[in-house]
Amino acid sequence: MIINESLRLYPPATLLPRMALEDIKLSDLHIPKGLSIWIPVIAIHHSEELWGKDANEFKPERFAGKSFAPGRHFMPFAAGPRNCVGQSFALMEAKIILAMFISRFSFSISKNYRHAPVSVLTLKPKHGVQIILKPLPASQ
Ligand code: HEM
Repeated sequence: MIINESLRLYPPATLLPRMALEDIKLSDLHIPKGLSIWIPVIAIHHSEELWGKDANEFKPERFAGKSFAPGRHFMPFAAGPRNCVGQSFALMEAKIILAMFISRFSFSISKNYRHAPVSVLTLKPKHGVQIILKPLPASQ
């Protein structure tokens, strides 16, 4: 839930470029062949209409017991036939690293941290993320 919520608020791929290879009719919408389409992942992930008034808040519990099918309004790894082939690997890696950290350290954010996400090809913290790690008693 924590990883999903982090990927919702800060999707590394904020925009997904696509191109219509043929004329497409979506309800009343006509998409002509050759049209370049940019899927605004970060705007979809922050939409109050889709996520509620608290859309900009970090609330991992919003993923509890719900399945947000990829391709609907949660798409950090894109969706469809060209979605991320590394998705399972990336999620497994994040879970293992997080589990190793929380079993050995308590952590808090440094007072030097400045929240400044910036999109330079992918979304990243402009000034880094300064975290203070303290070993838990059992691991000293
Ligand atoms: C949190 C980590 C990751 C995120 C958020 C992510 C996100 C994405 C997204 C959004 C796409 C689709 C891009 C597009 O269609 O324009 C993509 C494609 C891809 N990703 Fe990832 N990715 C992650 C990690 C990884 C890892 C660890 C690997 C490899 C081990 C990987 C390999 C790929 C490949 C090969 C594609 C191209 C797939 C294709 O075009 O058919 N990704 N990724």
